[in-house]
Amino acid sequence: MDVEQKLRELPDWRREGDEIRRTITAPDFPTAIRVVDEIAVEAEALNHHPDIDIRWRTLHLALTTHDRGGLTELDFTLAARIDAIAAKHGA
Ligand SMILES: C[C@H](O)[C@H](O)[C@H]1CNC2=NC(N)=NC(=O)C2=N1
Repeated sequence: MDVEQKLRELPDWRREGDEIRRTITAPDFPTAIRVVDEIAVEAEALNHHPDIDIRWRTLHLALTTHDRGGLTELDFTLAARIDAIAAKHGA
């Protein structure tokens, strides 16, 4: 997998070591929690779970595949789904 190419397709994500990270700022706290709730549905569907740090209406997300010791397609699949959820909520 070409990580650099994947990152070009997901400009809101940046690589930090073995992870990709993005920050989402929602319009308000309840919306931020709804975004987390919808991410949880996708995470369960993929059996792939982000680290999520909730700070009022700002979410810090990190993805990696611990099982494989680094980034895999699953990280980028979930990242794209997270982007769609964020966009839907104006975040
Ligand atoms: C046993 C279970 O399949 C694993 O723990 C899964 C669950 N969700 C996961 N999520 C993420 N982000 N990385 C993993 O390696 C991972 N592993």
